[in-house]
Amino acid sequence: MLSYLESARIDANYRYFYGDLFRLMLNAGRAVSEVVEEEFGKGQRICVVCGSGNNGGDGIVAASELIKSNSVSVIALRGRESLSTDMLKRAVETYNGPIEGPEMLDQCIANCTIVIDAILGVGAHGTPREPYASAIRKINTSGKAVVSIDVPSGLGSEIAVRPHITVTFTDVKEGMTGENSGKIVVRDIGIPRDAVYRAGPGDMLFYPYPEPGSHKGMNGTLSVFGGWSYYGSAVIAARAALAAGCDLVKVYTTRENAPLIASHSFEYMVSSIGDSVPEEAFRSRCILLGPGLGRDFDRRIVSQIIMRAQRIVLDADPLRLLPHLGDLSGKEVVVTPHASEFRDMSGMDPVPENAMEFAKSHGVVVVLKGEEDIITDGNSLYRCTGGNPRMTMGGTGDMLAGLISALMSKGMPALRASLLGTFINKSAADMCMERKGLWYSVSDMIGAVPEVFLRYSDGAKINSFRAH
Ligand SMILES: NC(=O)C1=CN([C@@H]2O[C@H](COP(=O)(O)OP(=O)(O)OC[C@H]3O[C@@H](n4cnc5c(N)ncnc54)[C@H](OP(=O)(O)O)[C@@H]3O)[C@@H](O)[C@H]2O)[C@H](O)CC1
Ligand SMILES: [K+]
Repeated sequence: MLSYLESARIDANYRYFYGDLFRLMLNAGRAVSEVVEEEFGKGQRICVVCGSGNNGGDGIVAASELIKSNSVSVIALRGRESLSTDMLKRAVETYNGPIEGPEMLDQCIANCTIVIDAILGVGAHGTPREPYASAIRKINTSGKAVVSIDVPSGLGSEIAVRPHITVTFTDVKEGMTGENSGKIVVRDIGIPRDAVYRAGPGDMLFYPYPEPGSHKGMNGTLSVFGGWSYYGSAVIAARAALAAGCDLVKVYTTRENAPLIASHSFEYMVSSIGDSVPEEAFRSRCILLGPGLGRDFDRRIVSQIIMRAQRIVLDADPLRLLPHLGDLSGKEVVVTPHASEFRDMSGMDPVPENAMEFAKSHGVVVVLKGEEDIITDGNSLYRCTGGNPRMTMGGTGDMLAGLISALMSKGMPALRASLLGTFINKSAADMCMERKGLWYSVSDMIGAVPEVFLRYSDGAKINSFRAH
């Protein structure tokens, strides 16, 4: 079962890794025409009702196949000129019949035996607006056989097509049932596994944008326990967390290192801890434990932090404690070992299958860092490619831990935060490499984080936020 957002994630990743989606649109349109002919036979009169997104494009491609053995009319509900994206223009080129405007809708529906609903797919938000709403009502009262493409248009809102058949792609979409979608036919349209199981720009879709009107602390609170031995690691993690959009970051460190860490930025807060952990630290939405802690940490305090935290990222030295802490499921835990840390904490070779086994048996998300990061929650195995050899410098792991914990502090679930965090980390490194070759620093990488967001996030979302 795919959510609309997961489906959009796969599309975005496909575009990024494999180029344009048009091949998929061709496959989607062909799949629809095959199902229509399998179900109803040839020689039908078919009315294809199209919106101006890619769902409409699938409809036009289906029309270009169906017209070979049926009588076909195509309606563009917002007029032919609305089919203006490159993908839609290419879809229109496949079809050599006329494309009518909305004024022909009534006649087209009246004359047909089958209506194909290509109005809205997984790119829809909320209740369909006009002219789609009226078209949906007309389709539903037409008495004709109705086939929806991918999802019934308007699914989940009060104005939705009620089809006899839905031809859906890759997997059933969230919310679809036999009652609201009719007979559900799932067709593979050739999406490679990698578009699903590789971190990419599609993971940006899950970034929680600040709600207009939200106030301080609603968009991330993070407690960083670190810098007890190596103060710079805590500075890097805290700065990376701020760059990823966390509202409030507080570093808990030793009395000696607190002033040093504070002197590096006025944007995070610093507190020194003694024999016990201040209660307020657990009020943060997420805890990051580990960067720069060193090997000689107080096991009692560190175990206490892990046991008390609900959402926690564990990095570096405290990872050694993990085998002694039992099952952590029930909490949201991410562990971020590199190869030798993984060996130490698990006693297993640092390979994807073992990362998966460890994640499953401990109820955690494992981010096994390397030339290719492995990300697993014990059920699914993802990888994050990209990055470059300069990432072997000290501090890139601290930065990754800061990014993942910041995303969790903003409410992202552990696995989603890990996918997006690894993608941002490697993309920041690659962006720095474009500019400075191998001679960039971790500070440069942190500086590149906002640009990574801007380059890869869904422009529409950013714009709609700006519009408020
Ligand atoms: N990988 C795949 O499975 C492929 C799927 N394909 C098909 O593409 C659609 C998704 O296409 P997309 O372009 O993202 O979105 P839609 O076609 O669903 O619609 C987007 C347009 O609709 C407008 N919109 C959104 N909500 C509403 C509403 N409530 N009322 C009216 N209009 C609405 C939206 O405009 P906005 O300005 O509001 O953003 C868009 O213009 C998928 O379902 C498949 O059918 C591809 O073929 C590729 C492979
Ligand atoms: K549809």
